[in-house]
Amino acid sequence: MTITISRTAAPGNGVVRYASIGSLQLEAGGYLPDVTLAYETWGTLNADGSNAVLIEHALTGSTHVTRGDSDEPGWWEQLAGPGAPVDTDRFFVVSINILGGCYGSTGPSAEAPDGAPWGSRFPLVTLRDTTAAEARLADQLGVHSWFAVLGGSMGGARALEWAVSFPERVQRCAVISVGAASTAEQIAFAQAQTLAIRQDINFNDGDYYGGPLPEDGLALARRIAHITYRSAEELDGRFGRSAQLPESPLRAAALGERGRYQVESYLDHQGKKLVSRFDANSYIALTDALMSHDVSRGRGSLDEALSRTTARFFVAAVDSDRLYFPSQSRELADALPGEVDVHVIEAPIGHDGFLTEIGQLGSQLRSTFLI
Ligand SMILES: CC(=O)SCCNC(=O)CCNC(=O)[C@H](O)C(C)(C)COP(=O)(O)OP(=O)(O)OC[C@H]1O[C@@H](n2cnc3c(N)ncnc32)[C@H](O)[C@@H]1OP(=O)(O)O
Ligand SMILES: N[C@@H](CCO)C(=O)O
Repeated sequence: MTITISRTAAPGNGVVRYASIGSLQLEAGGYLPDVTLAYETWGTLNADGSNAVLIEHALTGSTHVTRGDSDEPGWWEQLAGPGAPVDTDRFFVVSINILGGCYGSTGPSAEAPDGAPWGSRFPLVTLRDTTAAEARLADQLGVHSWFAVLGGSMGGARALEWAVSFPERVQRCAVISVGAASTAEQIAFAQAQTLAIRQDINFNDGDYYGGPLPEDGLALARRIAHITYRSAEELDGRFGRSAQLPESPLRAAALGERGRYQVESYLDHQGKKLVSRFDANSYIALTDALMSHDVSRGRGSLDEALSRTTARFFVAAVDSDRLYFPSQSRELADALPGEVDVHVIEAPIGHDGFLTEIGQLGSQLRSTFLI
């Protein structure tokens, strides 16, 4: 698929478009012969190309950051839009579905050259590969240097990789709710999730397209992940030991049936919701990509790796995050060149605070970063 993109016009704010970016030789040795990236834009690129902002989505996110001309709300609706901190009246905002994803970019569910889905044949993609692919799309869009690249969680890891891989192309970089590398604990949580999918009876080594889908495995993966996205205090305050009405776990147990606690019902719901919108192989591919996150791999020490960047950094963490600890954001900030503060998002919710606490995050970004 080839598309022609006008240098300055932004047809269809918030509408998905597709770009063919050619073949990719991947860091881990794999090869993708014909890569498509799905993306959305909002606003208009200046004649001198100086107002481009890239927003990188997290693990299961899509290109749809904010609604624009479409009716569908975006996942960072209050953060980006006309008059918002990432002001689409001022900036040309771009969001790209990550390579390996299932929102339009080449991924395991896409057609391989033989016309069948890639499935088990989809190669290992690292976050560095995804950044290299996005740089090709930036070229096509006429963006030679981003005014800012920002993202939370895996989106923050993608932003950081951009700033280090292409220092001359990133003027500002916001790394929210993620550290410089995936830690052993983060890899451990991730492995439990991918194994849940791989052990689904329908997984068939990843070649399940056209047959029953590994939905139970994907839903279990999401449950495991979602627990890490929320703090113990939030889950306890919200659900406690309450039973999901009309069942009572104790009464049901007395009857020889097992009812559900509210928190179980909640996690069941989160699992079902993800299954309705996400491909299991993409979940594995992107989780593997996130496991690969290590901005200093092959670049010496962390300080040496980060010394390549010339961007101005914004680092933020949610104080109750138990997946990406604020101390990991502190370590990143300390290793970055110059004095970099860690902006603390105060919220009891945990990791997902980067998605829910837009008021705090937006005002911090507006006053210290997007200026
Ligand atoms: C940035 C990115 O790229 S990721 C893309 C955006 N992220 C996602 O979509 C991830 C999935 N969503 C989420 O993680 C969250 O919904 C957030 C972070 C966006 C918002 O969090 P919150 O506002 O706290 O919503 P929460 O996670 O509690 O979910 C509420 C849902 O749980 C349901 N729920 C609440 N209690 C229960 C219960 N006892 N039993 C069953 N369901 C329940 C609600 O009905 C609601 O359902 P709905 O989403 O279908 O309307
Ligand atoms: N809820 C987010 C959190 C991951 O950081 C997602 O699903 O992508």
